[in-house]
Amino acid sequence: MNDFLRLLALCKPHAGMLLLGAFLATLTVLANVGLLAISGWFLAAMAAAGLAGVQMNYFTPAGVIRFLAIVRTASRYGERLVTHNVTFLLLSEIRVKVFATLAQLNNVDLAMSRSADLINRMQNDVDALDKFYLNVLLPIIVAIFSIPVVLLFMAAYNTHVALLCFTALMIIGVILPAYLGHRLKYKAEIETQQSALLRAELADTLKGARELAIYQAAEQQLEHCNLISHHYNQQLYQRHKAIADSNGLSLLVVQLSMLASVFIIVPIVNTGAMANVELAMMSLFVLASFETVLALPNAFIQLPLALSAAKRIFALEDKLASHIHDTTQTLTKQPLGLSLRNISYHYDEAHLALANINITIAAGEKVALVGASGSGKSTLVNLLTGLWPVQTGCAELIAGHQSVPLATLSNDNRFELISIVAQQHHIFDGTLRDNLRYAAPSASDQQLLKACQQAQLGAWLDNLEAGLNTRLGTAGRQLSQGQARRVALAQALLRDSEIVILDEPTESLDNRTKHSVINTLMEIMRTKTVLTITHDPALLNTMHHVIWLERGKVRAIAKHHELLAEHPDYVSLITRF
Ligand SMILES: Nc1ncnc2c1ncn2[C@@H]1O[C@H](COP(=O)(O)OP(=O)(O)OP(=O)(O)O)[C@@H](O)[C@H]1O
Repeated sequence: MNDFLRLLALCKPHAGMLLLGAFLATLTVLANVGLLAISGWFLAAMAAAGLAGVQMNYFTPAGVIRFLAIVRTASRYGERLVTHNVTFLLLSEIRVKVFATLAQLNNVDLAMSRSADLINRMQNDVDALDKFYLNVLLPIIVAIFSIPVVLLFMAAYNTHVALLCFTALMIIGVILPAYLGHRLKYKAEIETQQSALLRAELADTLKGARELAIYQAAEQQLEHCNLISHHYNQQLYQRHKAIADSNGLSLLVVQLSMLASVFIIVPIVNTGAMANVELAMMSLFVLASFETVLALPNAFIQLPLALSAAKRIFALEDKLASHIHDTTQTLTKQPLGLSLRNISYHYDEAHLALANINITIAAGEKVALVGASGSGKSTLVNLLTGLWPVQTGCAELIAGHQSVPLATLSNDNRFELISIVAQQHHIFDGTLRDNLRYAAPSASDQQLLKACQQAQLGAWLDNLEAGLNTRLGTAGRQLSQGQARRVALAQALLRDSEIVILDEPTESLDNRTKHSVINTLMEIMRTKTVLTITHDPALLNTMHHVIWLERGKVRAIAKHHELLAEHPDYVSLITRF
């Protein structure tokens, strides 16, 4: 119900257009009912007049029929125009909102989600909401307004037929939808989840096609996908069966009602209390009156689907709302240090990834982070940069004598002050210039070229015919790992942030390039605060000190040569890499 109300609230800004659409839809239904009833009467009256050889005024009923036909066509056209326009407007607004939510979600949530699932929420779940207004709200509003009008007119002719019709309308418009809604409520949720899972698995399969081929595991993976597809198809089958059942049942009720109305009216006509031409009118009137409710069973089949899609979209918004904190401070560019106090972090309850970490990096210091695989280096960097919110303890920036918790800074402000060159840095499918401009949108070509030179991309760039216009391919596939790493470095240099975090910046570089990169980095970042994950002795030697992590704890903080001298296991750790 909550999701239903939240969906209604989304429609609120367009209430005027939505009501206009509902009015036009109601008018279409009423014009159609009137058209059928009057046509029935007119045909019967003409036939009776012809048989009796009497004259009758056929201009007026023919005029009314034409008028109703025009009203029906015009209102149907207007209704389609208005309802679809407002629906697509709503969907585009919701899609923008979902995208904005995703953009603001912190990286922990994104890291824990499958990208195909997020795309699914952005695309399919949003598309599924078109059903909410068109297939759910509209038929309900039409039924509420048109049923009383139809029944009142019918009761004016015969109350028994009106009562019969009321009962049948309630069966098709209330009892059947309520039953279907109840029966399909949980199934819709499963169907939406299965559809999202299938897409995510297929996307994963395509991404991992090379590995599947190498391990000859493609068949096994396809079987796995087929199984999910089979479960999804079962859900689809059940929904479509419910639709077919409800259509069949509705049709049966309509036909039986028409037949019953004939049984009621014929004796009345026989007594002479009703003209015989009214028999045709009443039976067609009864038949047409069901147009007011025929869309309702489908509405209640679609409602759970729309609600389960809405639930997944609202879940993202709720997640964001639970993270939103007051960004009370703004720091200007200035020499900044970093500090972690009493930081512990766990991904699952069972074990701590970081335990009681206390680290201070003064402004301008160059610090290395070393540790075996799984010791918690990436987790620590993510907390230090505010990419992931802290669970216990405090992560702060130090500006002079002032300590500013990262959580009190906006994302934009934080990333203005801190640049990150991650190990798996994403390269967008665009030109080198496009990629560099993500980091510095207003940088001139000269600035871009200078950053490339500083990141030791100069020689490579000189050989590129298209220069900055060279396309880098999807996820930078046209680059070697070392080149991709240096493009990331050039981006960080363009940012000119006070704090620079580097994750294995010299990995995948040949010795000569490595030394050039280290020398240039140290020169350019003379005044910056630098934290780098590295096990490269050449880089470690240039650091003020080294933080050595072991199983989520700080084992030691000292200079590289001191650690080498005092800890044989540090020596074996460094030589292992
Ligand atoms: N998303 C995650 N979910 C659950 N556990 C995780 C997740 N990411 C990391 N961990 C666990 O947290 C611990 C620290 O991982 P982390 O990635 O920080 O180590 P690391 O030192 O950076 O490792 P590496 O050098 O291999 O990248 C490990 O035990 C790891 O298994």
